[in-house]
Amino acid sequence: MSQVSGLAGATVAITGGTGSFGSTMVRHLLKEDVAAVHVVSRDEAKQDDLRKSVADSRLRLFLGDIRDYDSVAESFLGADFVFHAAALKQVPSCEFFPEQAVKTNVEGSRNVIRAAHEAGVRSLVCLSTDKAVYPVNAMGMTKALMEKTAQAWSRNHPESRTVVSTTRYGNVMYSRGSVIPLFVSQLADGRPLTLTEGSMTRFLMSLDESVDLVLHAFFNAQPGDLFVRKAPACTVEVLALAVAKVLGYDKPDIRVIGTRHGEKQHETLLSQEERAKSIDQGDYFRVPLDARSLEYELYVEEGDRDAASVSDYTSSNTTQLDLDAACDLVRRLPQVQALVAGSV
Ligand SMILES: O=c1ccn([C@@H]2O[C@H](COP(=O)(O)OP(=O)(O)O[C@H]3O[C@H](CO)[C@@H](O)[C@H](O)[C@H]3O)[C@@H](O)[C@H]2O)c(=O)[nH]1
Repeated sequence: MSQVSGLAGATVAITGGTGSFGSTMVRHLLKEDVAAVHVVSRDEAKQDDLRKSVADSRLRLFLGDIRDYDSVAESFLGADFVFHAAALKQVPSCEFFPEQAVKTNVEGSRNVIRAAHEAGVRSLVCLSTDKAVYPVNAMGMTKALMEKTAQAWSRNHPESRTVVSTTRYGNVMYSRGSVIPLFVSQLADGRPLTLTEGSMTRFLMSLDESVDLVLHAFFNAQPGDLFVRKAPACTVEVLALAVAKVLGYDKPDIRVIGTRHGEKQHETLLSQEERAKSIDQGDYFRVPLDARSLEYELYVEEGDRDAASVSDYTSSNTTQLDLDAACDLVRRLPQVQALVAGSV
């Protein structure tokens, strides 16, 4: 994590800093020589938990909501970098309350961008998801609109000193409410593993890898860039068997429950069009901003000759993990290591 040295002495603000992703970022930053980490989030109990578990005077907690511009603006005062992780991210809740997803994921993100600009922040990274590509559910649709908002803002404000970029992720292993902790608790309770559809695939990445991508974006982004981290994938059946095997269950009971409402069989990290214009940066793809202005003929009369020769970057055409490779990934998760060691 060499890039963090560039954050020495800096103040970093994190929206949604008590979530799985945000709090991992908080811990990484505090291990380095940052001057302060500002967390803005809604839940005072989670803030208190974070305060106690981190116990570091450089952590400053701001109670607020990204829907409320003033609360965001206050927490960004003095910040050099902002990581925007606050979101409504559960697929089912966004399906039932799509207007709430619009308020947080779209309008709230717009507040974050404006407040970062007003505070003179150097770099703002907005967290997005593969579900924003060809979205089929309200969570993905509103995240897609967040991306468009970030890009349009960059296009329309070349004078701003704030570089706004977006990072798009696949599934982060062991994040709160996700399938791996669910499988772990099902095994512990002696219940069958509930599989939606065994052949469904998902990109997999660890929280540490996701932090790397944010740091990469902080220091390498041009205004309006989108970054994607290359990631392997596996079927949910392989994932379930891997979790069971690593925890010592060779033949787990499995119950197939079927695809859930709003779910895709495979996820896409880059559309064909994005992939055609992406720049390969080793572990990452960088998709530069389409900086064309409102000249419609450039959109509708000039095509991209390369676009048809590449395909989407999906969880079914990336590197596929077999059971052994999936076990290796699962074994590396700190929460799984703690379980195996019997310390939880
Ligand atoms: O009982 C279950 C629950 C889930 N799954 C499957 O496991 C995979 C992962 O599911 P889950 O961990 O719930 O994640 P997703 O629904 O894919 O969504 C997560 O991953 C996204 C990135 O794709 C993030 O944006 C979301 O916030 C996050 O909830 C999916 O194929 C599910 O169908 C099962 O097989 N059995």
